Amino acid sequence: MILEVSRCTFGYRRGVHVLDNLSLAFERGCTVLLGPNGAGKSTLLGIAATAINPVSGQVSLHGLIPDSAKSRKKYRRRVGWLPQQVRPVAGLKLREQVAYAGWLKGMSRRAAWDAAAPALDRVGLGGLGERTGRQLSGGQLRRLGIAQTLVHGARVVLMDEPTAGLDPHQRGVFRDLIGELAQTTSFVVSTHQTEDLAEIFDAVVILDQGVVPFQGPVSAFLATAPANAAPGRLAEAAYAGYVRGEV
Ligand SMILES: Nc1ncnc2c1ncn2[C@@H]1O[C@H](COP(=O)(O)OP(=O)(O)OP(=O)(O)O)[C@@H](O)[C@H]1O
Repeated sequence: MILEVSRCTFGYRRGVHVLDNLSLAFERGCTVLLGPNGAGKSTLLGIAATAINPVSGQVSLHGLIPDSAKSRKKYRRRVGWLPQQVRPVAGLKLREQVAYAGWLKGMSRRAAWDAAAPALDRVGLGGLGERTGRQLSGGQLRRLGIAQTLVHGARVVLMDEPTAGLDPHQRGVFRDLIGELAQTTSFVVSTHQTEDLAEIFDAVVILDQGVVPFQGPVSAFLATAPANAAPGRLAEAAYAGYVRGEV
C-alpha cells in the first residue's frame, strides 16, 4: 500500500459533495483511474497531490501525512502531479524549466540544475534542452511535465488525462515511456481511453459519482466483461458494467 486517501470529503459548492467520505489505497505500480465526466477523478488527484484540501479526511504516503509545513514539503517532493495542462514557462529553456520545478520543490539551485538534464533524458527530451517550452508539441509538453516530477525524485506520479488530445503515435510514445519509468516510479493515471489498458497498467480503479464500484488488478477487471464482448473491447465492456453515466 503506498498512497492512501482516508475518509475524504470535498465539494466545490456548499452542501454538494463531489467526494463523500471516500477511502482508497493506491498500490505500488501503475494504476489507471477511470470514470465518467464529472465523476471526481481530477478532484481526487488534486487531493492526493495536496493541491486541494479536503473538508475532512486525509491523505498519506507510506504513512507520511502532509499535515504540517514540513511534512507537506516532504510529501510533495515524493508525490509528483501532472495536471491536465502542462504550461511552458515563458522565456525558460527546457532544462531551466525542469530545474525551476525542482527548485520550487525545495531543491538547491545546483542540485535542481544537475538533476534536470537526466530527467529530460529519461523522457526522451535530452536533445532539446536548449529549446523553450513553446516550441514543443502537445506530446512533448506532457513529457516535459513528467520530467518536472522526476527531477525531484517523485516516487508516485499522478497524471490527469495525460494522453487527451494526443495523436495515436504520441499516445504510443507516451505509453512506452510510462512502461519504462514504471520500473522505478509508481503512476496513477486518469483517462477516458480504455484501449491498451492491459499493456500499461497493473490495476484499475473506477470512480463514479464519488464512489468506487471497482478496484483491483487489470486481469480481474477484464474478467468482469460480459462473455459476448469482442476480444479487442473487453476493457470498454467491463467499464460499461460499472458506471452509471455523466453526473
Ligand atoms: N473549480 C470547480 N468549481 C466548481 N465545480 C467544479 C470545479 N471543478 C470541478 N467541479 C465539479 O466537480 C465535479 C467533479 O469534477 P472533476 O473535474 O473532479 O471530475 P472528473 O471525473 O475529473 O471529470 P472529467 O472526466 O470530465 O475531467 C463535477 O461536477 C464538476 O462540475
